Amino acid sequence: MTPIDLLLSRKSHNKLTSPAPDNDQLEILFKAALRAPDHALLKPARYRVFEGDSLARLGDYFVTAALNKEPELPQEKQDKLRGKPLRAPMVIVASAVLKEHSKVPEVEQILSVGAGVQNMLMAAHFQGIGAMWRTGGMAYNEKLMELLEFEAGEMIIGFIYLGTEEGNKRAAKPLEIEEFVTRFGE
Ligand SMILES: Cc1cc2nc3c(=O)[nH]c(=O)nc-3n(C[C@H](O)[C@H](O)[C@H](O)COP(=O)(O)O)c2cc1C
Repeated sequence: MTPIDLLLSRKSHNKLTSPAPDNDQLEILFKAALRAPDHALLKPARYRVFEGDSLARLGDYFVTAALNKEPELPQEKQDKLRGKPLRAPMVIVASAVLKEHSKVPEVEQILSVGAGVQNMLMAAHFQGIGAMWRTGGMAYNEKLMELLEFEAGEMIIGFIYLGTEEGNKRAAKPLEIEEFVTRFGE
């Protein structure tokens, strides 16, 4: 496959199993993420890696964070939430530390980390690693950020689920560009 074929065939994998990316593969994911454009080189990206036993800890954090917001959360919903990080053998919490800067508004810092996450997804795809970018309510829960020991001004950009694709070998959907593109000139 050419690099362009790879680029155009990326897709999300919602069913992921072991093995998780190994250390060499993971290093490539992070190097790719840190290749993202970064106005004024503010280095806003942070990545926290959960695998093995720590996935259950992340699930416990989810429940603690949800209960902090909604103390009467039914047990069934707590159990569902606790199991979410166990949907893959590795979850990376991608976040952005936002700084005040005269030329770089927060949105640009968020976009930079988003571009880094996309680079990470592509680097995963190139290495045959399944991945999915997720958010949901937990991405905006301040108690979770406290449990993850976030710095002031830090926000979650996504939970990146990584592992080995299980089932669902569907191809990426065909792309129609016309309705998204306006060309000026001849
Ligand atoms: C910032 C962001 C957050 C997302 N959060 C979720 C999510 O919580 N749950 C979900 O099913 N898909 C989520 N998605 C969408 C999937 O990652 C995926 O892109 C979508 O299902 C389309 O599939 P594809 O990537 O194979 O085209 C999110 C995407 C982005 C960019």
